[in-house]
Amino acid sequence: MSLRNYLAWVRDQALPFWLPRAADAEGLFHETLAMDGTPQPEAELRLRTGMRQAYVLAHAAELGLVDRAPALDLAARMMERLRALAWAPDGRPGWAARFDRAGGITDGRRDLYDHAFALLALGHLGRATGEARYAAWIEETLAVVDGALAAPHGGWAESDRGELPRRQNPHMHLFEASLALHETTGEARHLARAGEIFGLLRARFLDEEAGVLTEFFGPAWERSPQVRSERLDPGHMAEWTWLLRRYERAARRPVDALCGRLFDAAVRLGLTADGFLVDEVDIAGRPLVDRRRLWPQTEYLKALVVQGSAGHRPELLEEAAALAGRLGKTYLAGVPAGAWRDAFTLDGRPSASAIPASTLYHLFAPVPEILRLEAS
Ligand SMILES: O=P(O)(O)OC[C@H]1O[C@@H](O)[C@@H](O)[C@@H](O)[C@@H]1O
Repeated sequence: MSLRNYLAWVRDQALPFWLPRAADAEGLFHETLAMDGTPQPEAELRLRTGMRQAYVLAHAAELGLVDRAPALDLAARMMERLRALAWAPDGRPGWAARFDRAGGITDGRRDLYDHAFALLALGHLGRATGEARYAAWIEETLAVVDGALAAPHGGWAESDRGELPRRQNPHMHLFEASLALHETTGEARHLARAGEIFGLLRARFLDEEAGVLTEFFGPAWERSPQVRSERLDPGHMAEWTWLLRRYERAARRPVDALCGRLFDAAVRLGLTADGFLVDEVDIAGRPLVDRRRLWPQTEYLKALVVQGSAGHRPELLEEAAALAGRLGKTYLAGVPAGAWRDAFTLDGRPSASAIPASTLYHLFAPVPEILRLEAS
């Protein structure tokens, strides 16, 4: 599958498959579909999934990949429902993390990762619709991040309960959201926040000696066996590579060396013989789980595209097309057109029993990069 065909798959199959299945009649999103594509009854809904769905619809509408009016209408209804259900359900500002379909809050934590995805969705909805209320909701969300989630030693807390370990992952998504807010509003303060997180990446998240990205830390960002800092995610190293290239465009900061190291580490530690990234490995590249989900593969795809185009390395763009081909034959095969298998074991057996909605965001994310490559 060429990159153009991957883009066509997202536009002509995945988005049309998902649009009628994204939400119920009230605009409340579905968390998972059965393998035949019918929405499954779920015990809990995660705020992050609803926010990811609203983001994809808004951004796809902006890019002209879906019919603009119905997609934006659906995204706005989904956001409206999320706001009614999950914003300050207990009177305190902030988005609740999990709830059930009847509107009961099952997890009232204000979670950093979730707030990052709220910002991503609100930024794109605000730009796509031009409606001022989204700007107000962004301010309220940022106030929670900087208030209830403030933390010592740099960065933010995992949630308003301050759990351990502290993780780089929600900071990576706050970096993504900050870049999106800068792109959608043009305001310098969002780029400044991204700059702060860039500083954390270099000072805390990167293990300079081992040349890898650490995931789990103690309260003052120390690495330790207690929080199992040895667990590494190659998919996140690829994800940072993509994000750093976006930061480079916005901030005009040099990122070549950093991207090279992160990308090489992802491939060195995580790539299997059949050309996919393992979910979790140790420092020697030994798999810690018998699983490779779909999302690390789409992170790898984006990293190949941005590294191939930034470094003028056609072999990486060829590998990106080859990876898209492998995805087409495995993760995207044997399911209704536009759907996906979310996980495989390391010996290549499909292991997902349902289709998680949360992965649409990952499948969509390479598209803006492919469009940029085509336009260059
Ligand atoms: O498990 P879901 O919600 O589909 O998320 C899938 C993955 O998304 C990535 O961007 C990372 O943040 C991972 O840590 C996360 O596991």
